[in-house]
Amino acid sequence: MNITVFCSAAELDERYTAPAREFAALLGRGGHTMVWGGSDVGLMKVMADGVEQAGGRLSGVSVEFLSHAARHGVDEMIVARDLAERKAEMLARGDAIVVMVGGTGTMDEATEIMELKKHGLHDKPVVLLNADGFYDGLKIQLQRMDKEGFLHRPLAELVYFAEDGASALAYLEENAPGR
Ligand SMILES: CC(C)=CCNc1ncnc2c1ncn2[C@@H]1O[C@H](COP(=O)(O)O)[C@@H](O)[C@H]1O
Repeated sequence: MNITVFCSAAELDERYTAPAREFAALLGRGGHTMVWGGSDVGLMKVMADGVEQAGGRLSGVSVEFLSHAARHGVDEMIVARDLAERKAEMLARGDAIVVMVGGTGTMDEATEIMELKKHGLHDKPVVLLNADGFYDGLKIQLQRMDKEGFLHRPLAELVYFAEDGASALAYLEENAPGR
């Protein structure tokens, strides 16, 4: 399966790198391809190292203004013109989407993926991998949107909150179409 992963470009501590290494190993051992932002920094690098070491494939989607930081020696690397084109490419190339811990870049990607799903413009499974409870606050906010009628589709159809990599992958394997 091609699994698109959005995650932080920052250098993070063990609370976040350990779950990332665990998830990356599961992806690699499962023979999956990780589609990711292509940079060799921060959690993106932790994920790429882990997937590669465990025998998975890497498909990067970099962007012109960050292409100097792109990882070398991967199975595939394309360079999008801008962030909008890159998000569209990353969505198109994945059978399923995983959002890991991240900052504003990851938040931008996560909300666009959910918004497109809300409008029926894709129907790929989306998982928020809630390492160390990082997304507990977002979950509360989204549950309020759901309960008060803001979402137009049940929250459970838009995103699945996984507490660890194993349950994230199990959900994707059950729900990704046409693998
Ligand atoms: C040192 C250097 C030039 C780093 C390169 N930095 C980046 N490289 C690739 N994608 C990025 C970078 N910064 C943000 N992004 C995009 O935004 C997300 C991460 O942003 P953030 O760290 O969560 O807010 C990633 O999923 C990625 O798609």
